[in-house]
Order: sequence, then structure tokens, then C-alpha cells
Amino acid sequence: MTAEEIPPHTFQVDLRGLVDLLSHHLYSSPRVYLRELLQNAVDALTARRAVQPDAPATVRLHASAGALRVEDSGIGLTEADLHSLLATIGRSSKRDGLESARAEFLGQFGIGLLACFVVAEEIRVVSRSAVDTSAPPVEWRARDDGSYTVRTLPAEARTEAGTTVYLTARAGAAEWLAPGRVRELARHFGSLLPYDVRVGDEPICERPPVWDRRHPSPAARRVALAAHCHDTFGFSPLDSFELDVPLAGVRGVAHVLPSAVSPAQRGAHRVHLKGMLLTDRSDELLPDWAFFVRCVIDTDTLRPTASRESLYADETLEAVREALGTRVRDWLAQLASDDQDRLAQFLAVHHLGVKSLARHDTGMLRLMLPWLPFETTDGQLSLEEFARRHPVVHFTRTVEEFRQVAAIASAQGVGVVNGGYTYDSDLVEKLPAARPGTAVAELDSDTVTAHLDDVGPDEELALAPFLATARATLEPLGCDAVLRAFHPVTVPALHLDDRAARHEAARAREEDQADSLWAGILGSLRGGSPSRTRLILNHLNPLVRRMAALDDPQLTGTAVEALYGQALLRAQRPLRPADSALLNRTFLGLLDRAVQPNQPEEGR
Ligand SMILES: Nc1ncnc2c1ncn2[C@@H]1O[C@H](COP(=O)(O)OP(=O)(O)OP(=O)(O)O)[C@@H](O)[C@H]1O
Repeated sequence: MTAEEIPPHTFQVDLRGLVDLLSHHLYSSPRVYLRELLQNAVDALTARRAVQPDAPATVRLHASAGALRVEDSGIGLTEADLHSLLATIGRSSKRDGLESARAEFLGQFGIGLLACFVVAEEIRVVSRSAVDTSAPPVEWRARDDGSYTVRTLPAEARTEAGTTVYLTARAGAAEWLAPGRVRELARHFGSLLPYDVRVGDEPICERPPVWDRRHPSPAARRVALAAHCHDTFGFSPLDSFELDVPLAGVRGVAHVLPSAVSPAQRGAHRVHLKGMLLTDRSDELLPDWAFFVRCVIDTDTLRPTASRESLYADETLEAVREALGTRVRDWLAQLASDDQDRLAQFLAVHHLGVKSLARHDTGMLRLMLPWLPFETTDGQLSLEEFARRHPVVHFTRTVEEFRQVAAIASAQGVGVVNGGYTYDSDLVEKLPAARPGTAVAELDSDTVTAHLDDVGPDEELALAPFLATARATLEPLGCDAVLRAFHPVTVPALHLDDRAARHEAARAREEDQADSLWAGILGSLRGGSPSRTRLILNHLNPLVRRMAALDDPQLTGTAVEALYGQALLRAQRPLRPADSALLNRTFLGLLDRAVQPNQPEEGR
């Protein structure tokens, strides 16, 4: 028994479902309907010019209450075209040709006209072919329920070749077809189109684009670019420079932001495709590190996605991104050689971006070495200057370490760079690659302690009781007391910890603040011999010497606690509850001592 033959079926499309899909999911706003109309008109002009180079090339938009008319002098359509192209969703005349011919057009997906249903309940197209001159004008009338009619019109209904699209607004969408709105949208999307496009009588194109205009002087050019930036992005740029990547068919301009932005904030660049604005929110056009510029470009090589609101991620986009990145980099190099005032201005705002770039780009690091600011024991300095002053570039990995050791190290003539800020230690470590011959070494608290002078054995012995009191006082705080001689003499005590001790301190802090379950878990993490912090008492400091000579152990204890508290504050450490309590206690204890009435002398 053979299976019964079932004839093949064709998909039915529910247009209302499709329009809903387009309006709510594909396009970001109903306003794109106008872009699709402009784009179809422009493609029709391009197609006609390809066969009739001298043909007129105009687009006219006329808006009036709830209705819009878009008239082009393009290639036009025959009755057969209407059936096969307009009535078949997904069919496009622009995909039929060779790849090279296709590249001339903006559309390709065959869904653009549907976008009009987002704002219109009826679309009427009246067209006359420029190719088949004997063909009569034809009319296609489609409703949003998916029904359409086609009829032939008398020759006088349209004498010229070309197409007119009429939209009738759907309920609630009339505002999208209002004259003011149409003018605004036409300017927004079409200002760089290479044809004569008008709303009513008003031209909307501003050709040539600002980057292709001639200016009487570089200064005039700068002013014009700044004005363009202000109009387009709403800020006055720190600088503007041209983008020109002929191989990728890209022309445009980049404006440098005048204030700092987070590197995480993605760029919002404006991308025009053959003049038509594709998106004003492109974040994939430039490498991430170039977050300090905003671009406007016109290209004929990049491809849009179906929503036409972002770029298709392919090798071309990759190549364009790289080429534009190189251009931004060249601009920086040029500033470094020709306009150092402006470079300083730029770096004051955007040094983070440049540092991030220099991490992966030794050439850029080399170029920027004299300019990028770093915090060092010699003050705010470039690495170039710092390396010139110090035979070894010592650096710390954290801001905390820098705070602990900076004063001590510099008193000993050891220069230190604070590598604790974003990217800084990476850059210091890259220094030998960018500046051959430079020695770089990490400095940590152990290295510093090793550089501090021991106190002689006799003195150490003599001070043993004082040290014993100091150790007993600091024991409950998990801190050792050590006596050393170091400069500057004005620093009485140093609070030092290594990373393990800091980790342990953080754990202990958590444990203090945690509820009992957490405290149990955190407590079980405690290592066998917890790392301890150290209070290095400076034997050269007069106050410490006087303390060592006290014969009142209670006062010695309070004084040692006070030094501990002061050293913590100096290192800008987070205070544990026990540390805050200690600070209060010692402050009040010392105050109490200070305000004691003089003991009456015996016998008086
Ligand atoms: N103004 C016009 N003049 C001549 N032909 C037109 C016009 N508007 C539309 N067409 C024809 O209708 C076809 C379908 O248009 P539609 O806007 O739906 O898709 P598309 O422009 O081809 O592609 P996309 O979806 O990428 O915009 C076009 O390929 C074109 O052949």
C-alpha cells in the first residue's frame, strides 16, 4: 500500500503578527519607517542612474494631517515587479544581481516596506518603470491585514518614471506622519544622502559632510568641526580629527570628549551607510580602549543587520575597527610631537584610557612615557623622568603598601612608584620593554624592613624592659613590636604588614562582624600560626627615646598603644573595632595624665 500523496503547502503569513514582531522586537522605534522609505527611494535612484546616468535624481516628501507622500524619480516598477517584489515578504530586487551590484544598495532583506505598517494602516504605491517605458503606471494598495490589490492606471496618472508611496496613519500613530516630525526624521536619517532630498521645498541634505568641506585655515576647520560636534553630540570637543580609511571606504570625524568617562561606558558612534544614518548608538566601531572619542563616519563597506540599527559583525567590521584604532593612536602620537599643551590637557582627563592602551602596546607606552603621570615618592611624575632620577624603579603593587613605605623609602633615597592605581603596576613592569636598560623591582614591606638599621646589641639589651612592655601591650592586637633606627627621625613608628598578614586581618575583621555561623566558618579558616603585623619603633625618634626611659610601665603601655594607633592612621588602614576602642582608650588615658593636678609636694 503506498502512502497517499499530500500536495505541498505554502506558509501563510499573518501580517499583523509580523508587524508586531517588527515593531516590538526588530526596530527600536516606529521612527525607522521613514528611514526605510528614504532608503527605498535612494536605492531606486541608484538603480536608475546605473542604467540612465543623466536621469533626474530627486526625492520629495509631503506630510499633511495623518498622511505622507514620498515621491522619487527612481527606477520605478512594472506590474510584474509589484507582484513579485512588493507582495512577497523577504523578496528583494537588490539581492538578485552580482555581489558588486548589490553593494550599491542600502536594502537587501526585502522587509523594509513592512516597517511602514508600524505607523500606517494602508500603503499605496503608484509607480512607473524607467526601464520598460511602454509599461503603464501601476498601483499597489496594501492593508495591514495582509490583503493587497494591484491595478493598472491610465498613462496620464503618472507621466514620469519613478515611484510615489502614500501612507495613511493608523489610529494613534498620526504624530509620526506630522510635518514637523517628518522633517526632523528626514534630517536625522538623511542629512548626508548624496541626492536632492526635500521635505516640501526644504532641502534636508547637508553635503558635503563637514569633514569633506574646504576651510580657509586650519583654525577655521577646527571651529567648524567643534560646531559639528556640538550640534551632533551636545559637547564641545577637546579636539577633533579626521578619519579616513580608503581601503575600508570609511570617511568621517572623531571628536574627543572634554570630560572623563568610565572606561566601561561604551561609545555611541554615528554610522552612516552611503549617507544614510544607520545608527547613532554604535558601540562596536572602535576598540574598547578608545572610549574617549565619539565618531561620525560614512562608509560603503560595512553591512547592517536586518534591524539596520547595528553593524554586522564580520571581518570587515574587524578591519575597520582596527584601522580606526590606528588612526586614534596616530592622532595621539601627533599630539605628543606637535601640540604638547593639548596633549597635557587630554591626559589630564583621559590618562586612564591611554594607560589601558599602553598596557598592550609597547610603542604607545614608549611614546607616552614622558607624559603619563604616576604617583611617586618624588611627587607626581612621568616614568621617563622617574627612571632618569633613580637607577632602579621600585614600585608597590598596592596603594596601602605605598603609603606604608613611601616616606621611609624616600628618606633612604629609594624612589618608589605607587603601582596601586588602575594599570600602573602593569605599566611599570612593562617599562624595560619600552625603555631598554631600565631596572624595575617590586618593593614590599619585608624589603623595607631589611633596609632599616638594627639597633646595636648593647642598646637592645638596655631597652629590653621597654620592648617587653611594648610587646605585651601589642600582643592582644596580633602585632609584634620591633626596634630599629631609621629616617626620617620625625616618624616615631611604622605599622607594617605583609600580604599574608593583611589577608588574615581582613579575615579577622569579617569574623568580628559575622554572625555565629559565619564566624565559625571563618574561624576555621584561621591558619596554624597567623601572620602578624609589626610595629617598628624608631630608635632615632626623640619621643620613642623618652618613652624608653620611662619607669612607669602603665604609662609606657598607653604610650605604645598611642604610637600603634597613630601608625595605623598614618598608613590609612581600615580600623578594626578593637583598634577604634584602643584609640579612644589611649587618647583619654593620655588626656587624663595631662590634666592631673600637680601632686602636692610632701611636707607642705
Ligand atoms: N521606491 C521604490 N522604487 C522602486 N522599487 C522599490 C521601491 N520601494 C521598494 N521597491 C522594491 O521593493 C522591494 C522590496 O522592498 P523592501 O523595502 O521591502 O525591501 P528591500 O529594500 O529590498 O530590503 P530591506 O528589507 O533590506 O530594506 C525592493 O527590493 C525594491 O525592488
